[in-house]
Amino acid sequence: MAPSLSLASQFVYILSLLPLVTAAPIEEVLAPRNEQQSFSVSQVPNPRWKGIDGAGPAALLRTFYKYHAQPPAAARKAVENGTGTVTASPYPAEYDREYLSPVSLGTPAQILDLDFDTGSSDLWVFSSALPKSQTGGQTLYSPGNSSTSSVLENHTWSIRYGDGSGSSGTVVNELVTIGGISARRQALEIATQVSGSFTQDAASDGLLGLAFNSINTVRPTPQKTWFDNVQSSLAAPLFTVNLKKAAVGLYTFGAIDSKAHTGSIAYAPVNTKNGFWQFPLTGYAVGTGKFSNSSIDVIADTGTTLLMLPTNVVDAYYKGVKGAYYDTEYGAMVFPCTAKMPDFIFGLGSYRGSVPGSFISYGQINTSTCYGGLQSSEGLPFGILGDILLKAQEGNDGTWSTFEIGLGKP
Ligand SMILES: C[C@@H](SC(=N)N)c1ccc(Cl)cc1
Repeated sequence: MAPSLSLASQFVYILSLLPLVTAAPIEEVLAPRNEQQSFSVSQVPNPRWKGIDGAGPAALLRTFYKYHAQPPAAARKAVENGTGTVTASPYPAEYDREYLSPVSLGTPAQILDLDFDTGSSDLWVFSSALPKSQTGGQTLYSPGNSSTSSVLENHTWSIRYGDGSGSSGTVVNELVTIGGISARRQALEIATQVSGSFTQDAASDGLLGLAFNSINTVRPTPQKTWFDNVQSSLAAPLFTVNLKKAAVGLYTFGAIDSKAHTGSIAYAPVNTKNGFWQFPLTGYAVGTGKFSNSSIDVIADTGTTLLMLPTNVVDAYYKGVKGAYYDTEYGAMVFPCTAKMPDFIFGLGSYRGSVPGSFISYGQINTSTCYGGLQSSEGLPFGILGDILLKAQEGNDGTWSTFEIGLGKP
């Protein structure tokens, strides 16, 4: 969405995805849209819901993308309607550290698996221009093998991410297609240097930024994101993100699938001043504790694994975790892996979402100690709603519904 639009035109919204057929009663609390209120919905997991992982649109698309085959006509038909869908596969499966999606580059198509990142705005790929010592099994994009690639002369880029990783290089204009939706002259940033953590991550062939153009690092002229370039070809200037724990999720561009969710949608106005999908949470609760009303500025960030919130919120959460402490060696909250983890409840307008406590036990640092999926955002101008929250599911007893976050102008 072009950042020049007024703040009021950008929204983040949470769609509560319930099964296509649900016996769950939906109680809606609606507020007049024009007051930019959030619509809220309370939902009850449907006892008959068995989930679609392994089947449904994600698996269908994944199969076709896996063999670089054309999805069936019905999936292609969506494209004619200005919508496109692509899978989001977690890696490594047991940690959901990142989610990778197939992207078609150039002519003939070179398919790379990219980490879609709503927390940055550069589209960069591993390339044949990298020193071999900086590659580690990734698929390399080769501009010389594409008839639609043209050098963007005298332009370079260089990016540093929050975890200290980074990359840099040169730029071409190229045909970039996601879920059948194409940007014909997309600025594609060719890596000629990457940091060690990218070299060691064989699964990711690069990143695709979905934040706002204002933080693109190409110089002397910053370039537009793929989403900004394709917007005029979309049925609606938005995309939705449905990440899942240890299962294949979806990015959908151009539409909110009304068949895939029931109940109303919660909205929040986006502040684009920092170039991110930034908006206020309206409070939080720990487990079954009292909801604390407080405005907490956050960004929706698919490119960050964890959930990062102000220290007072993090302290309130871990106060409920027996044996939790701040480990100075890791610079993070840790706790006994046997601890009972309370759910984390967040407010978006009057909507209340929950992150299962089990999601906040992120991984073991030794045989008995686990690392927190919720950490402090101390020093940042905002909290970060990373994958731990975005993949949240409710009713983890085999029946569940998921959150889908929408970004753009509904
Ligand atoms: C905005 C993200 S980085 C990204 N998603 N590309 C971020 C910034 C700073 C810290 Cl400390 C951690 C994460």
